[in-house]
Formats: sequence, C-alpha cells, structure tokens
Amino acid sequence: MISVSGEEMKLIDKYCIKNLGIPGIVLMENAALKVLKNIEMNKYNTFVIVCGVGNNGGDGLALGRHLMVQGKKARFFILGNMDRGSNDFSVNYNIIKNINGDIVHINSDEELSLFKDSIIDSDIIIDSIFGTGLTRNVEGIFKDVILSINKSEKYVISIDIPSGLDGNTGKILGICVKASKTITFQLLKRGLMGMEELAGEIIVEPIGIPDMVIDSVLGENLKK
Ligand SMILES: NC(=O)C1=CN([C@@H]2O[C@H](COP(=O)(O)OP(=O)(O)OC[C@H]3O[C@@H](n4cnc5c(N)ncnc54)[C@H](O)[C@@H]3O)[C@@H](O)[C@H]2O)[C@H](O)CC1
Ligand SMILES: [K+]
Repeated sequence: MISVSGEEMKLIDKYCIKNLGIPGIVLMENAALKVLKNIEMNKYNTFVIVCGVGNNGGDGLALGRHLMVQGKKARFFILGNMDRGSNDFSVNYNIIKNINGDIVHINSDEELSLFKDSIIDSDIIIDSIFGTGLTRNVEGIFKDVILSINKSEKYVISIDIPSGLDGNTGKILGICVKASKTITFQLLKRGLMGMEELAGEIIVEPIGIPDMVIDSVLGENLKK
C-alpha cells in the first residue's frame, strides 16, 4: 500500500483544488461521510466532537452535522483561535451555528471542566483536533484536553491522524490521542504505519481524489 507524508498529502490536496477545480469543501464533505460510514450508529447516541480550527476540525464539524441530521446528540468543543480558522473550517462552523448546534469554545478552566463532564456523559468521542497540519509540540489547553480524552477510556475515533501524532514521522509531539479507530483519507500517512497501538484500527478511505493527481504529485516527488 502506498504511504505518503503529510506534505505530499497537502500537495495532492492543493493539486485537486487548484488544477482540477475540486473545491476543498467537497473533499471535506467526502471525508466526513467516510467517517460517518465507519461509525456503528446503533451503538452510539451521544457524541462529543473535539475540533481544532484547521481543516481537521472542519471534518469533525461536517461529520457532526450529519450526526445531528440523523437525530444524534452532538456537542462540539472548539480548541484554538477562531481568527485563525481555515476557510473550510469556517464554512462548516457557520452551518453548525445556523442549525443551532451545541458549541463550546474551550478557553478557560471552567470550559475544560465542562468538557470533562461532557465526555463522562458521552458514548463516543470524535478527535478532530489536528491532522496533517500539526507543526509543533502539543501544549497548554490542547494537552489538557487530550489528557482528559485519554483518561476517559471512552471509545475514540480519530479523524485522519490521532491528534498529537506527527503524520510524517510517527513521533508523538508532546502528547497524543489514544484512538480506538482512525479513519485516514485517501492514502496511508507514513506516520501511521505500525501505530495501531495508538491509532487503533486504521482504515484508509478514499475521498474522491482521482489517481491522476496522486500519480502526478507522487510521480513528481519520486523524480526529485
Ligand atoms: N486531501 C486530504 O487529505 C484532505 C484532508 N482534509 C483534512 O485536513 C487536515 C489538514 O488540515 P490543516 O488545516 O492543514 O491542518 P490541521 O487541521 O491538521 O491543523 C492545523 C491547525 O492546528 C494548528 N496547530 C498545529 N500544531 C499545533 C499545536 N501543536 N498546538 C496548537 N495548534 C496547532 C495550526 O495553527 C492550524 O490552525 C487533514 O488532516 C484532514 O483531516 C480535508 O478536510 C479534506 C481533504
Ligand atoms: K485528528
């Protein structure tokens, strides 16, 4: 099976959007539906969805919208500076606001303890904090949240990559979510290889990226 670095995945993403005209929001929606497909819906009713403000977070918001539409209880916890939200994250954030979604921004100890209480009452946690955009060690409130997720021993699904794991090297950057299942998009990220201990069951799901893009980007990189 082909494996890619986070950087290569971003180049593939960019090629799709810039050269083929497939909007990123379409890839994000496809990604969300592929995570939905891998959730045993009859088992879970109350979801806690933890979102960063990048596209990984956007995936979680889009997934949560589909869960809400299917009658599931979803509470969204947002981590990070909203002013730095990616465009596609913001599109899905606004939709959740418009459908009166239950959103909590974790900026204080008070909201952190609300988060801890919510995960105790939940059936399942969705980890959409960081994906291939993780750039440095996880610290502060992000670390506290991941600690709480891991302490909860709840069933956890990580979107694309367990948050805190470097998608290129497989290194843990400070702390990492311990997932029960990880749904990674289109191609296996190199950092996930052999990481079932942390990522749980790893499922690679295509999200509609044509092979010609992968051949062209990876072919280019192989030539370098
Ligand atoms: N083709 C595809 O594979 C698709 C992937 N999708 C999803 O997009 C993410 C990658 O999104 P990106 O916006 O590049 O980055 P992240 O969301 O992973 O995170 C970036 C976000 O987090 C901040 N950040 C980074 N490191 C830290 C840190 N240590 N502490 C705090 N904050 C940090 C950074 O500043 C950004 O704000 C990919 O994984 C997929 O889930 C698309 O949705 C669909 C196509
Ligand atoms: K994640």
